[in-house]
Amino acid sequence: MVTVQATTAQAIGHALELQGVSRRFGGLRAVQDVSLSLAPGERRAIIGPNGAGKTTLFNVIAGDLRPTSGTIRFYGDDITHLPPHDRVRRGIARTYQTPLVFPRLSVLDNLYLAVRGVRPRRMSLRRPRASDAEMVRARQLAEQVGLGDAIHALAGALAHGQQRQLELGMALAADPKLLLLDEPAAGLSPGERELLAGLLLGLDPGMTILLVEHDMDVAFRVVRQVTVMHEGRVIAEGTPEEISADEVVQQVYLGSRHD
Ligand SMILES: Nc1ncnc2c1ncn2[C@@H]1O[C@H](COP(=O)(O)OP(=O)(O)OP(=O)(O)O)[C@@H](O)[C@H]1O
Repeated sequence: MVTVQATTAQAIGHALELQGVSRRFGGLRAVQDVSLSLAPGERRAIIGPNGAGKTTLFNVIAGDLRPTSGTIRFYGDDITHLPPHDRVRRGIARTYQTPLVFPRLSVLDNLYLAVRGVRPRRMSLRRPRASDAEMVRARQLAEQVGLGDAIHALAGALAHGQQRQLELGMALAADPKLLLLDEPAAGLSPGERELLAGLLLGLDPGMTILLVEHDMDVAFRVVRQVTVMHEGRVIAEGTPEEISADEVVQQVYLGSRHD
């Protein structure tokens, strides 16, 4: 029995494992032969200059794009060809560069729907009561992402930073094992970035987080590992301190940004 457990633990040692993942758009190699692995609970950022292939790789991991070649494993299972909703069911949640919320619904209703969406039950025509377990969970999520005082506000009327908080809450409704964040700090004010970094640092330490981010301040505060991409390839991996001190990364990243 001990042997079986040990073997299983070894086999599923990585929360996420990419082997030789590539994605072409016609003749353009947007992602080239990328291999990386995340341990359970690891927090990692993918950074790189414009056009490096970060978003393409992110979409391949989320299942919104098919890789041209390569393998993606999630806790040991090959998910390379699974559609996005099957990945969600397995515990992968994602956010988008532009927050995806229902603008005409309240914060609470958005969260409630997210909770219902991930725990489908038989359909009911009655109005949900605030005591329903899903509604209680929705309120908890609102508190968790700092929107406890805004539950009745329309999502479309929220400030951009609050919409990001709401989208984070909606992603958390799935109790994901892997949270994929697509430029979570994009368009946020310094104060909103601070708030976001605090929220991300406060998440369950067992949750694996992979984020694509331009904002080094937020990314380097929240993650322990950084993967740097350039022209579709991984050119460096290391801690934020190692990456900050890497001259090649500085040249490639900063040089490209000033093109
Ligand atoms: N759907 C698509 N069709 C054709 N080319 C694409 C498509 N999506 C991305 N590309 C190209 O693939 C390359 C990588 O783009 P990608 O958006 O993944 O880079 P990125 O690192 O996320 O850049 P940014 O930081 O600017 O968002 C770019 O040359 C881009 O023009």
